[in-house]
Amino acid sequence: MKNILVFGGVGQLGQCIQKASASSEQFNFIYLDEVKGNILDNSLLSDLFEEYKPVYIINCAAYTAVDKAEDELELSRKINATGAENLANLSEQFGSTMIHISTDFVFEGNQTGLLTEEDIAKPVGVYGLTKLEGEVAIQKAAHKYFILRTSWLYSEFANNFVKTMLRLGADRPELGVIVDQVGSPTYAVDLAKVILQIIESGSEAYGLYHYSNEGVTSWYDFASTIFELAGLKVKVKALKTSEYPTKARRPFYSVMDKTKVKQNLGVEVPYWRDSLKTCLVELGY
Ligand SMILES: NC(=O)C1=CN([C@@H]2O[C@H](COP(=O)(O)OP(=O)(O)OC[C@H]3O[C@@H](n4cnc5c(N)ncnc54)[C@H](OP(=O)(O)O)[C@@H]3O)[C@@H](O)[C@H]2O)C=CC1
Ligand SMILES: Cc1cn([C@H]2C[C@H](O)[C@@H](COP(=O)(O)OP(=O)(O)O[C@H]3O[C@@H](C)C(=O)[C@@H](O)[C@H]3O)O2)c(=O)[nH]c1=O
Repeated sequence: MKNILVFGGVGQLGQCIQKASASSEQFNFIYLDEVKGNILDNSLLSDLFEEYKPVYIINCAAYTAVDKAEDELELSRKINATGAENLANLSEQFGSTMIHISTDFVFEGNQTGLLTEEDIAKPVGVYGLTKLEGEVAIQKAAHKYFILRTSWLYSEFANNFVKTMLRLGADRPELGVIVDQVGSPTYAVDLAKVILQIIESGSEAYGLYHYSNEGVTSWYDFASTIFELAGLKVKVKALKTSEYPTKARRPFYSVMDKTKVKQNLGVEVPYWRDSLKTCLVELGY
């Protein structure tokens, strides 16, 4: 069987890929945690590539703590940029195709209109900056890569906004949530299916792609919809960004155009509310 190495294999997206690939008979997925697949350890990585000769590698490993990153530029850069570069170098050397995940937070977020892959990225925080550096490093080092920019990932696994809202909502009758940051939520299981589709199709349409769920919302509307669909009576108060101070700045607007992924890779994109319903069922609501 052909081998696929999944770095960050026990994080949120890694677990979603485990779920989506459970019935795959064509490929042998090897899910690596931070120790067995430390993307900063080049000698360990070389041994893994040597042993498994992977046809694909999927990089879900990342530094994703957006606020904390503001105080940890170096570590964030190491994981999001140098780690990605290490994997790209080895992929090029071993002829593997690299699938890498990036973020809507590479955008400044001051324009409206759908953001395409050609639009200039200009991050407003350390997390977005180091993720962009990772993209650039991959594009320089490798030929066979798919970089999928996605946004507002959530699922039944690990930590994410949906689970945070359900946890906070269980204890509090009212929550304040930002209304002037607009984007598209993405069910990470949907993204995992897209990754599998790319692999199973054997597509060679390498490059940078945008993928999120369909539709547009604010964090406030997202939170309100989570409570509505979960059948929970929690009052959500709309806050301006200035009323909910955070260490990191976040883009005000980061809705991405998905035309390229639909046209080149034949991907179908579920509406965010439908996918949210699916996730809530998985969570027992
Ligand atoms: N979550 C989101 O809302 C979004 C995420 N993305 C991107 O999607 C990808 C997947 O995100 P998600 O699954 O949610 O993130 P998680 O934080 O859940 O998973 C990231 C994983 O990477 C691991 N990791 C950290 N450092 C290393 C290292 N040096 N070597 C190997 N593994 C390491 C983490 O381990 P540990 O937890 O032990 O540190 C964690 O298990 C990331 O690239 C992220 O930037 C894009 C848009 C939105
Ligand atoms: C918990 C909470 C958050 N917020 C706001 C803060 C922030 O602007 C927004 C989302 O907060 P979170 O900290 O949960 O999400 P955050 O970590 O900012 O989410 C981002 O993560 C990275 C990894 C990405 O790549 C992005 O696409 C995006 O998903 O909601 C509230 O207004 N009220 C609340 O009670």
